[in-house]
Amino acid sequence: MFSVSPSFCANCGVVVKLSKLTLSRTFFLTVRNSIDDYCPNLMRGIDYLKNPQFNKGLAFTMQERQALGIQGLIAANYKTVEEQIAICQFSVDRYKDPLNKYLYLTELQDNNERLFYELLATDVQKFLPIVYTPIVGLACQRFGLVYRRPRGLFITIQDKGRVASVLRNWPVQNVRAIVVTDGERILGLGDLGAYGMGIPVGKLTLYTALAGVPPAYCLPITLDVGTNTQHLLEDPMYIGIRRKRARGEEFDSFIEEFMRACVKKYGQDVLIQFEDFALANATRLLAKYQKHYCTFNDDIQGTASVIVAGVIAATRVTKRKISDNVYLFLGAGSAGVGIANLLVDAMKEEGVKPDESRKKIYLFDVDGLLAKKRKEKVPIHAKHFAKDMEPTKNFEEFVVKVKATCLIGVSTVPNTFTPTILKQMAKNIDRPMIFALSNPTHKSECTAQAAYDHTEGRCIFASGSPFPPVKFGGKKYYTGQGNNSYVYPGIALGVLASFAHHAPDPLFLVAAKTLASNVSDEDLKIGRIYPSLGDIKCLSVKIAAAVMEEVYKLKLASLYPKPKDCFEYVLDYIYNSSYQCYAPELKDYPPEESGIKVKSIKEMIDMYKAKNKKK
Ligand SMILES: NC(=O)C1=CN([C@@H]2O[C@H](COP(=O)(O)OP(=O)(O)OC[C@H]3O[C@@H](n4cnc5c(N)ncnc54)[C@H](O)[C@@H]3O)[C@@H](O)[C@H]2O)C=CC1
Ligand SMILES: CC(=O)C(=O)O
Ligand SMILES: [Mg+2]
Repeated sequence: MFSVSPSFCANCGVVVKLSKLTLSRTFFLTVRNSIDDYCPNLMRGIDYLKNPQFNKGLAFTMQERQALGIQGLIAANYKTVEEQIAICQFSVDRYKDPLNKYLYLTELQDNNERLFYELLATDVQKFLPIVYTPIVGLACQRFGLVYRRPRGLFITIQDKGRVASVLRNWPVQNVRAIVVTDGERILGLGDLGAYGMGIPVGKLTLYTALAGVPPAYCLPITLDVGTNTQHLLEDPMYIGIRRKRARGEEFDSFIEEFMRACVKKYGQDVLIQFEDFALANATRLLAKYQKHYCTFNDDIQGTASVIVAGVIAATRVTKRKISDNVYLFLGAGSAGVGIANLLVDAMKEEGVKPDESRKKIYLFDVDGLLAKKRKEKVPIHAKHFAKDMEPTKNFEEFVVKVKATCLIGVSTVPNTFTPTILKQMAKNIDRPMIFALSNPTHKSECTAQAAYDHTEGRCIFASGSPFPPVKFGGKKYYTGQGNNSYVYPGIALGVLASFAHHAPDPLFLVAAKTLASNVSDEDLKIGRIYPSLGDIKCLSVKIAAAVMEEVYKLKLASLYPKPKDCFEYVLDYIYNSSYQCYAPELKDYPPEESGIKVKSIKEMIDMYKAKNKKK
């Protein structure tokens, strides 16, 4: 029971000495009053309620309330986590306005992090659309209203020359993953400037909710370099700097300083995920930094991985190989060309040479077909897909001309997969693939229902944001979400767990294959080419383990010796959102219970409703 061994403070990394009690580290941190030497940053009393990592609300046991000095600071009643979850579920359901649901969950995350993640885990399908697309899109558009308590770091172009010192202000030392945006292409909503912060916050929430990356490892960053959206510059609620976007050398040297500062502060294996940069910067920055930092671009590589996974899974329905298809893209930006490139890699594994596979892939952008002879320049990142064909802007005619079998929409323009186009797809092939990937929902190239209606129910459909079940021919179909959220949390987990120092393209192909191999026959039967979200954490661990294997194969790991079993290793690594125990049981207190015995969460809510009705 007594010892004087040194230990590290989990809170600030300072070495502290245990002088009397040898208990679990968490407990040690909580009983600072009973030890002689302690970390100066240790918390007391009310701090436990204010710190979302430690707060348990009414789930603090009586002995914890005593030991931590919080007795009386919270109401007397004790609630189990199940009861707390029930109250949260009930509260979320009470809000009709989706933005209020988002706000409720954000506040919960800011108050009681573990309860937030426990709640999300009860129904990922239900909560994902709130903390992520589509509702996060709405939250970004109204971020001036949503913005309350700091979550994530804003580094502005005015901080140039001082980026490292701003980074030092982040209170957590052991950051391992950063999601960064400059807010210029937020989903399909365009340039939202500093309002884009909702995206790195949402993306990192999914690191934890879908893959169990410890939240303390995660740092959301918005690089506020201005905005070119006039109405934001004039918006009195706008939270960013009011200037036009920095471009050219000013922008590039700022990013360079940022990248260097991150590595200096958090080490060479800090993972930096680029998110929602506009096309001109996204591909350029990826090319510039990919080989020098542990970095990836989610819109380019993550999206590619999830769509290639969908295409692989669909081969089981269509009985066509990946290389048997004719791919036609609407949109040739970050996502479009990222997907096209990974399709080429996937076809290589079927024995098709890149020059041959590129012939099966056609891309349109805002200026029409990527054709060598067209008058508008073919963007440099997509040059290798430009065709020796007559230029055209007529997408509809082109669907007929090349007999497309797979349509991929990444254009940000809604309803561009018209009924005529969808009908033509059904004429081209018995099981056409339709990916309407633009986010949020109202930007989708077509709805799930439209895709089924206009292809006689024969299509294989996936969308970037979720659609309700489709009714067709007396049957219900549950279409899947072709969204990078299926893979990037698992990929990140694998990279972090192996302490990889780079995150190159092969990791994304491995993730695609792992995801595809986890699609069950039942999924396919109900119209889904992605697995159920119910199993997403397990899936992320599988993806992470496969990514780890690839990391070792490519000699990119820093963790040695290599774990014997990567799956087991990752399982051990992930965050457990259950409440921690901060104090042992006290004999002289009655056992914790809320006082009213309920058998289930539903029973508790029914009781609450019945009581309120009577009033
Ligand atoms: N489902 C998912 O996981 C993902 C979805 N996306 C969505 O895809 C969309 C595009 O994203 P990025 O490729 O990063 O954007 P981007 O800005 O890099 O590319 C957009 C492309 O669409 C083209 N385009 C614009 N208007 C068009 C029109 N009327 N007709 C044909 N092409 C047109 C542009 O020329 C450009 O090639 C966004 O809505 C985004 O939310 C992006 C990444 C992941
Ligand atoms: C899903 C995503 O990353 C996007 O729409 O940008
Ligand atoms: Mg994105």
